[in-house]
Amino acid sequence: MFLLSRQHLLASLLVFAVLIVGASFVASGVGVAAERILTVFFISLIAVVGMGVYSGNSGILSFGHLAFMGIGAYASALLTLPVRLKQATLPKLPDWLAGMELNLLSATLLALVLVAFVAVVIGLALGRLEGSAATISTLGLLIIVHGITIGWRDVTRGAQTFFGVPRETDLWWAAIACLLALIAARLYRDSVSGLRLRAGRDNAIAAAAVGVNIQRERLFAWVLSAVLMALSGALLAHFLGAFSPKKFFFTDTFFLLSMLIVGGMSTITGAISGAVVITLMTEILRRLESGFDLGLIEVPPIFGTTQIGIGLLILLAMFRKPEGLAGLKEWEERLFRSKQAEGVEKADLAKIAPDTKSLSAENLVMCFGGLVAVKDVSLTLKPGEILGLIGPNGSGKTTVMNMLSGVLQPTEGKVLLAKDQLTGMNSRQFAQRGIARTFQNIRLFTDLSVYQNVLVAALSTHDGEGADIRTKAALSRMNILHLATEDAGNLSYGDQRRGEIARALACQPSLLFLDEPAAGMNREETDQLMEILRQLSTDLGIGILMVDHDLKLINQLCDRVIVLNEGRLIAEGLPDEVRKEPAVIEAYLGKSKV
Ligand SMILES: Nc1ncnc2c1ncn2[C@@H]1O[C@H](COP(=O)(O)OP(=O)(O)OP(=O)(O)O)[C@@H](O)[C@H]1O
Repeated sequence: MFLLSRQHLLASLLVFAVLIVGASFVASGVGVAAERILTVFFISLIAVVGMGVYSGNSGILSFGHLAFMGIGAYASALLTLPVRLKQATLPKLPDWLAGMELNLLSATLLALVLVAFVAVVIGLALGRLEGSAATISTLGLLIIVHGITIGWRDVTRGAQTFFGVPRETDLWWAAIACLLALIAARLYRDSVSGLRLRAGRDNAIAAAAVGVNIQRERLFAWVLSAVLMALSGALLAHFLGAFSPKKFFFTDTFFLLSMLIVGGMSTITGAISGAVVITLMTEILRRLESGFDLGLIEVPPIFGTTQIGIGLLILLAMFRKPEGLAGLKEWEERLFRSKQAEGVEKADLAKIAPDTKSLSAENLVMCFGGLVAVKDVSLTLKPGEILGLIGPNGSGKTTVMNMLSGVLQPTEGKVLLAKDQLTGMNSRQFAQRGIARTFQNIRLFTDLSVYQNVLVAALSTHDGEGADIRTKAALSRMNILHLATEDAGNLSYGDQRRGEIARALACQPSLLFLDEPAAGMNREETDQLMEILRQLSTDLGIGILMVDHDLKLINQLCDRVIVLNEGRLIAEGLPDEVRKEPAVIEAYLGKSKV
């Protein structure tokens, strides 16, 4: 499912087509050299866009994508190489491969299928890793595939040049493939999967807590990006006619990554800008590399001028524009405001069914190394009830909430929804079962709009049914529908807190956990929030568990309160009763009165 508005889609497709077709006509009019440069540019752009599909959307930089390009090149070349040449140069090829001689299109398609398969296998393992561990693993992939290519001499000719590949890639083949790659990458970026992955890039914990399966989305992007790399590799092999394993190793990884970094990883606009800048710079520096005459001074040849120049450009980009030339938005997103958030439906979130189950926790214990942060805490929360969880700083409130929402696995004890065991499940599974939450340290997806923040949650729960309506209803409930098109990272503190609650509400939860929802709000904002929360409970029947230090809020809003001190539950009951308990006065406020 694609979330791109028709206006954005048409604008981007039109510009891709005009740029590619226009440049191809100009280059073919200028001469063979220009045609060659543009063909290589298109092939490189497919690879840059391919890398961007994974790295840009997931936030995990990959050094290994050239491996897929290499596999695509060798696989397609082996399928198109003339049979007689295979017999002469690769006599030990298996019979079925030795006798096969396909055209470029069929060979490329088969190479893409092979690479997709390899990418699934590798991606399943890689998906378990986060951040720099994942990045380093992709480097391992590059080195392993390079090693196999060199070692598998009977098939690849080892470190020697693999030659005789029919030179069938011309400017127009490259142009068509590039156009398809750009369209695929643009559609992916604003697909349901792309949006979920970008949410996970901004904040993986929050994405999981609204039902996003980040590993699955990463795998999908990984495979799509590998297929685009293979397409680039197949075209390159049939453009060059001869190549060796080093074509798919560090040097080209550096060039392609520099395009992505300089242009900006997150957008197709960035991939195109980076590819244009680095290609132009390479062409200029290559001419200067062999030395030049400045009239009075003769500059001698300086080996490595191109790499040094590009390295400097990367440094400059990191200092001046760390998000790349294009930034975080596509050009058409900057130009035309999204209309997705318009057209408010007269709809509200559905009322919780009367037979909705209660959540109970039995004898929860949480140890962090030697520290026992929570000791034997039991509690229940019913739909329609507002339960306050209070206690001094460090008493274990957030830790309890983390265990009740699957963010942390208890060291001991159980979490049950009616009689169903939730212990051992992750936060995504909790969200799927109707338990949504906000965080003490706001965890919005800062690079997405407010609407997209909430939409991700709606799309990832209840099978995405009525996602748009749920999104708008949640935004209306929190009085922030007018901020829908703003970037979430630009909101005021209070609006960010409301945005987080709206995102949790879009999951259509039966139970809602709020960790210090009024922190940073002034009195008036806190009172408004109190009114909204009361209505959520009475109108919709949502059960609310709330941690807060604002005792006025807790006393006025909560039906019941439980108090923790040093990880232990020390009191439980009606707010008026609890505040009079000596243990609470002693532990929570010293000797003064609550
Ligand atoms: N991931 C962690 N690793 C180690 N210790 C932790 C971790 N999370 C919490 N703790 C410790 O557990 C104890 C309880 O922390 P927790 O954040 O649950 O308290 P809290 O009542 O929510 O505090 P506050 O009101 O300040 O938010 C504290 O001593 C804290 O330092």
